[in-house]
Amino acid sequence: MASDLRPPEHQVAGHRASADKLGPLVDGEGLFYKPLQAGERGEHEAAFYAAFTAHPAVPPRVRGAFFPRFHGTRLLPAPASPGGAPYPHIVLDDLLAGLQSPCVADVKIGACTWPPRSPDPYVAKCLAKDRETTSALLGFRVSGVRVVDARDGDVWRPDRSELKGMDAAGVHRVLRRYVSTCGGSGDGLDCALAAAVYGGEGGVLAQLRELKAWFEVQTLYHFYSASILFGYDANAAAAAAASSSSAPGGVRVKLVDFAHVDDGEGVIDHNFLGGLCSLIKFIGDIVAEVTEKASNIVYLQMSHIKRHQMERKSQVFERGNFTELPVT
Ligand SMILES: O=P(O)(O)O[C@@H]1[C@@H](OP(=O)(O)O)[C@H](OP(=O)(O)O)[C@H](O)[C@H](OP(=O)(O)O)[C@H]1OP(=O)(O)O
Ligand SMILES: Nc1ncnc2c1ncn2[C@@H]1O[C@H](COP(=O)(O)OP(=O)(O)O)[C@@H](O)[C@H]1O
Repeated sequence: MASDLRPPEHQVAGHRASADKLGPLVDGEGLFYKPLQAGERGEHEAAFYAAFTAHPAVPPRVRGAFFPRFHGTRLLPAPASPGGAPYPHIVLDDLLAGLQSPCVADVKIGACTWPPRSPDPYVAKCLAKDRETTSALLGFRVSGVRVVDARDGDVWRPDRSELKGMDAAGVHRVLRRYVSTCGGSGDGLDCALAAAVYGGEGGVLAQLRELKAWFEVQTLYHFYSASILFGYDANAAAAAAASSSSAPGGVRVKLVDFAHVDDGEGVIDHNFLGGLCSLIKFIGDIVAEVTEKASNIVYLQMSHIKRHQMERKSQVFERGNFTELPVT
C-alpha cells in the first residue's frame, strides 16, 4: 500500500476529509479508501460490497462495468478518528484513476432517498431534501459536478447550495455544461463534447441504457440514495470531438454510495429505475439536440453546394453553352 494517502482532489459530493473529519482518501495508485460511516451504516455498506461481489445472480458484466471493484476493508491511520485510533476503510477502485483532467458528476438517483423502515426523523430530513431539490420531481438530483475546460484548464465547480437550489431547467443546463468547452450564460454552452461523451457506442447514454436493462429485471437490491458517478477526461474528449470521433474511450458510468441499499425482496427497484429513465431522457434529449444541429449544418452545406451548381448551370444555359458541367 502506498503511504501517500490524501483526500481525492476530484471528489464532488459526500463527506470530505479535513483535519478533524474523516473522509475518503486515495493512494494515487488506483485505490480509493472510504471510511466506514458512523453507526451501522458503514458496516451495512461494507457488508453490501462483500455480498454483491460474491453474489452468483449478479451478471459479471454488470458488476465489472458499473461498480467499483471491492478490495475488502482496511484499518488506516486516522488522526481525525475518535481518539486518533486507526480506522476501518472500505477499499475500492479509484474510479477516476488514469484521467488526466477528470470531469466528474455525481447524480443521486431516485425520487425517494430513504429506505423503508427508516426512523421518522430521518425520513422527514430526506423527504425535505427530496422535495427541495429535483429528486421528487425528476427522480434524480445533481449532487456534485466538476468540469475542466480543456482549452485553458479552467475548472467549474458549483457549490452545494447552488446545486441544491436548481430546478429542472437548471439540471438540463448543468448536464449541457458538463459536455461544453465554454462557460458563460445563455447560449454560451456549446455542448461541443456531447457527441463524444454522451453519444456513441461507449458513451454515457449507451452505458446508461445497458445499466437500465439490468434494472428492468434485477430484484436483488433496492439502491436508495445511491449515485451514478460520471467521469471523462477533458483532454481526451476534446481530442475526440476535434477529430469527430465518438466516445474517446474511458467514459465512466459507475454506481457509488451503498450505505442505504435495501434487500430487493423479489421486487424491481422502481425508485431507482424511474430516476434512471428520467436521467436517460435528459441526456438523450441533449444528444438528439446536437445530432439535429449537426445534420442541419450538413444539410445547409449540401444545399449551398447544390445552389452553387444550379446557378452555374443556369449561367451556362443563358450563354447557350450546353456542354456538361464539371462537378464543383
Ligand atoms: O448529512 P447531510 O444532511 O449533509 O446529508 C448527506 C447528503 O448530503 P446532502 O445534504 O444531500 O448534500 C449526502 O449526499 P451526497 O452524497 O453529498 O450527494 C449523502 O446522502 C449522505 O448520506 P449517506 O452518506 O448516503 O449516508 C447524507 O447524510 P445523511 O443525511 O444520510 O446523514
Ligand atoms: N470509488 C470511487 N472512486 C473515485 N471517487 C469516488 C469513489 N466513490 C466515491 N467517490 C467520490 O466521493 C464522493 C462521495 O462518495 P459517496 O460514496 O457518495 O460518499 P458519502 O457516503 O459520503 O456520500 C462521490 O461524489 C465521488 O466524487
